[in-house]
Amino acid sequence: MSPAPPDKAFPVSWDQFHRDARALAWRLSGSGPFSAIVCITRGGLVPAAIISRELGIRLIETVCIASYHDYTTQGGLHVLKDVDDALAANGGEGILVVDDLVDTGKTARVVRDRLPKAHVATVYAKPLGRPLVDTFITEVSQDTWIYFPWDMGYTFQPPIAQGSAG
Ligand SMILES: O=P(O)(O)OC[C@H]1O[C@H](OP(=O)(O)OP(=O)(O)O)[C@H](O)[C@@H]1O
Ligand SMILES: Nc1nc2[nH]cnc2c(=O)[nH]1
Ligand SMILES: [Mg+2]
Repeated sequence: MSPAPPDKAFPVSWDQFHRDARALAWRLSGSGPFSAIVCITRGGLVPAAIISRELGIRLIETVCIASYHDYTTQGGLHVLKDVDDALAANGGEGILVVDDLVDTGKTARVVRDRLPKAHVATVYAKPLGRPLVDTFITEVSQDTWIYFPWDMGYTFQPPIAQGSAG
């Protein structure tokens, strides 16, 4: 049986995610310039598209990492596809690494080891992973699970008075 998911839920709508990713782009516009984005799939694909548009960065590379299975359970980290060697030259200087969030920091650590001079940015951060990112927008507590719009659908909500969970 999977362990219980974190206590608190932080659901994010498409509108809110777009606003937060754009705010991240604003903040990043004071750093750089960046020659390319390396996005950590899959979660980094959406913020990378928004940041790419805002900052005019058209060279996008992926590093494909999977670690969470059954949603809230982290297993071993699998690098399914590494960064192109040419982009990793010079330790990734001038490269912007983008992901949706940092939680324990294990995913970001793998990419930092590969690109030690890159600038790492996430939209959301939890305390354990925060030291691994250079720029983020919103911090949530470690016992919060962030629900992204691409993982959700519209469902009926029972009234609070009938005991719906927050
Ligand atoms: O800081 P950590 O504890 O390592 O967790 C953060 C990572 O977990 C999620 O990815 P996941 O492995 O679930 O894959 P996905 O992006 O394909 O959904 C998220 O998108 C981050 O990449
Ligand atoms: N969607 C989602 N994926 C994660 N991976 C690690 N932490 C989280 C989280 O809070 N939400
Ligand atoms: Mg991910």
